Formats: sequence, C-alpha cells, structure tokens
Amino acid sequence: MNSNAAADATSAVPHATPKSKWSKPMPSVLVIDDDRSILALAQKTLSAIADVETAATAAEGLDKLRGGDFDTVLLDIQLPDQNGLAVYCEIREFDRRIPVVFMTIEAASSTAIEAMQLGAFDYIGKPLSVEPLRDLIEKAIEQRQISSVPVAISADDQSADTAGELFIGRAPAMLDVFKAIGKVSKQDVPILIRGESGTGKELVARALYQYSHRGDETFLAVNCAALPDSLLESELFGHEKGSFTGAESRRIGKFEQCNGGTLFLDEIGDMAATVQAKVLRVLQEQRFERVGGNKELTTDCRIIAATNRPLEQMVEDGEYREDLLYRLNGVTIELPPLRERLSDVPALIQFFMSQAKKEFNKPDLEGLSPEAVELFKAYDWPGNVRQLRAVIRRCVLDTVMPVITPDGLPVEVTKGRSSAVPVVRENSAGAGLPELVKRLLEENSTDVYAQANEYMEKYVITEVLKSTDGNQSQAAEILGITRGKLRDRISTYSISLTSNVQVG
Ligand SMILES: Nc1ncnc2c1ncn2[C@@H]1O[C@H](COP(=O)(O)OP(=O)(O)OP(=O)(O)O)[C@@H](O)[C@H]1O
Repeated sequence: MNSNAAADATSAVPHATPKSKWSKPMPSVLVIDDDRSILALAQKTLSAIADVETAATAAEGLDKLRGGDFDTVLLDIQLPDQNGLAVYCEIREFDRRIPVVFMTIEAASSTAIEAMQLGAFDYIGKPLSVEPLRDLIEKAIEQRQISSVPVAISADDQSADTAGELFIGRAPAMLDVFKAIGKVSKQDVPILIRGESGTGKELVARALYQYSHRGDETFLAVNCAALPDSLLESELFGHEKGSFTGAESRRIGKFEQCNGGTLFLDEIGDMAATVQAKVLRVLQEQRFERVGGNKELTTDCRIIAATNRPLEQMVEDGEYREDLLYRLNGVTIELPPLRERLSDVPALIQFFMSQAKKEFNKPDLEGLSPEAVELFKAYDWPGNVRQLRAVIRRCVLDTVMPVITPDGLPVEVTKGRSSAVPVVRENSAGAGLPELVKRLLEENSTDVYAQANEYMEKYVITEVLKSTDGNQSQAAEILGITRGKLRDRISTYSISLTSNVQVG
C-alpha cells in the first residue's frame, strides 16, 4: 500500500496537544501508614522524585485520595482502622490506573501475594531500604504515565508509532465529527454519541473529555448493557451497607467518584426504568441517593452518553423516558457506519497493520496487495472499525508471506459486498480441536493453550448463536456471559450474525 496515500487519508481535530497529567511539575505520591517513622522515611526518600502526602489511617488516606490527584499510593497492609486489602479495593474502585505498592512486615507474606493477585503494582518489605523504595516508586509512577497516554487526534501519519490511540478519518462525515468535538468539548453540556457498534463512540467520548476543561479530572466509563439492572444502579449511585443481600459495606458509586470529572455512559439505551429516573434526576438537579440511603448527595459530573439503539422508537414503545432522551440529546454527535466512509478504509488498514506488525513482531511484512485492499473497500463492514481492526490483526498474525493477498483474507471479505443478511459462519471447530493441538505440537508452538482456547471459544459462541438464530441476548444468557462480553467476542472473531442462520 502506498504509505503517502494513507498518510493523506489521515486527519484530525485541530489541535492543541491534549492535556496530560504529566504536564504538572511533579508527580504525587500518597503514603498511608500508622507508623510515623515510616511516613517520615518515605517523605524524605521520595521528596526528590515526587510531592509526598501522608496519612496515618485508612480513612484519612482515602479522604486524601479522593480529594487529590495521585500517581502512586504506598500502602501499609496492616492499618489500625481497616485492612490494607480492603483499602486497596477502594482505591481500585476510585481509579484503577493508580499503581498501589504495599508495605509488608514479611516481604513474602501471604497477604502480599494476595495483594499481587488482586492486581497491586508491587510490594516492599519492612524495614524499608531507601534505594529499592525509590526505584520501585519511580517504576510505579512511570507505569502510571504509560497508562495515562491520551487519545491523540493527529494529522500525522506516524500514527502507529504513537503510544496512544489515534482517531483516523478524513471522509467528510468524519471531519464533521472532529469539528463537532472541537466545538462542544469545552461546553459543559451532556452529549449523546450515536452510531452503530464499533464505529468509535468511545474514542469520541475520550476525545471530548481530553479536550474539555475537565481533562485533568477523572474519566470513568460504565457499560450499562454489561450489568444486570440492580448492579447497574449500585455501580452508578453506590449503595449503603446492608441495603440488599450481599451489600456488606458501603459502596461509592461512579457518579460520586466522578465528582468534578466526566462519566461516559455507554449503551445508555440499556437501562431499567428506575435507573433512567435516577439518571434523569442527576442530569436535572445533580442530585441522587445511594441505593438504600436517605441522604441526598450532589455531584458535579459531566455526562457523555452513547447508544446504538433507536431511542426515539423506544420512547414511542414506552421503553424509554422521553424527558431523559431530551436531556441527553441536547448535543448529539452522529458517527457514520464504516460502509458510508469507505474512503477511510486504506488509512485505517495502514494504522492497524502497522500496530499489529510491531505487536506480533513481523518485521518482514510489507503490506496488503492492491486486490486485497479493493476487497476491503468493497466489503460493507457490519462490525465497523472494530471488525476491520480484528480482521487486520488476524491477517497479520496468520500470514507467513510479506504481502497479504486475497487468499489470506476471511471469507466474508473475499465474497465481495456482503449480503444485507449477514451469516453466522460455521466454524469448522469442535471436531477439529484434536487436529489443531496435534498440528501445534508438531510445529513446536509455544502458545498451544491460547490457540486451543481461542478455537474452542469461537466454536462454542458460534454454536450457541446458531441455536438462538443470532439473538445475542439469549445467547449471552445461555453462555452465562454479559452481552458486552459476547459482543466483544463476536467482533474479535469476526462472527457475522443473522436471524436466519446459515452455514457458510
Ligand atoms: N476512527 C478510528 N480510528 C482509529 N481507531 C478506531 C476508529 N474508530 C474506532 N476505532 C477502534 O475500533 C475499536 C472500536 O471502537 P469503540 O469501542 O470506540 O466503538 P464503539 O462505537 O464505542 O463500540 P460499541 O458500541 O460496541 O461500544 C476500538 O479499538 C477503537 O480504538
């Protein structure tokens, strides 16, 4: 593929480099320990590399955490008022990206191992040694930096080299989207992003956040379709201890955590009436109560919502509140499906291919043959950009040749323009598993487990979808996974759906 052509096809919202937490002069570290000598030592050791805040109890620490902007937390595993692991879980609830380093009496204690299993960044044994402590905290801060790389929106074709995600597109409809982002990101109003699954709605939400006045504040995303109604309510608004079976402690919801920040509500159409009413109240009055609580709380949280569902129709059918729809769609950004902006396909191919080439270490890969590109441009991409990305990654992973030709493309793409009724394609799996394992063993493969698992997962999902005539809600229920997870797998494995199931 001509890289210049692809470069030309890449565009951007103008421009101001997105704000980053790292523009602040010093990273900041929170140290929570009831031993004053530890606090003093940490303060002295770390002050050269970070602003250090200290807290002597869990309650004080969590308070400071919520009121601050910390890049790493150094946490004692045994605090007087709360178990360190419980504190850790609350920190994760608040912001999953903050690395937490535990301090333990015995460096290899079982609690420390448990903490690592829960996802802690690392642990360090007491008594603390100055240099290992500084090195570890530096590493943690660096990790935080890496995980906070913003979505870049750039005209630069060095796109794939950028650590963050880029927003590719030059089709007129995408330029309108970029303009809209530029226009409304600084206005503190709710925004509704509409478009089919996989068109990039979450990318738009993150770009809106990064270019807003709240770009240095919290950004949290909730997929409303991924949780059952009762859990969604508690996820969004929190709950009081004992408010329902299993509510063993108070939980702070996303609206509260996100005070001052931006909350992205994905799949906003998938909400029970009770949750719709509570969300509407937050939009109107910024007020809500935790589940099982009487105390009225307030939040200053910008809401960005997304949906691929026909909300107007749902209002007509009595499934969705009209007042909520009007509150949400004051400003709407519409993302066109990929089939309506096929001119963006070459740039997207190049972007995803360069990423995959690096990730899968395929230095000899040159690109896609012109015939293959034509087929990509002729296909209608029912799964939109997410599907295109999954197909490219699969091709790059599978190819043993420097150029990917039509032979290396999935059958739905090579069939030319796909029919309006997509198909659940037969996966020749199931019976083929023993052969696959045998072949992988013969090839001295070192990822037999991953490949066999993928093969099985694809088979199981395809079979269940066939049994439900492509109905995803039923299939998710039968499989015992959320609809969000199912959608993700369908897209990853490029499974196409129909209500009239055929075997390809
Ligand atoms: N214009 C684009 N440029 C680069 N990558 C893109 C673009 N649009 C989408 N993507 C990528 O495609 C994938 C799907 O995008 P995203 O999750 O934003 O879609 P979505 O519309 O929110 O989907 P869903 O409705 O299923 O949640 C992501 O990996 C995203 O980074």
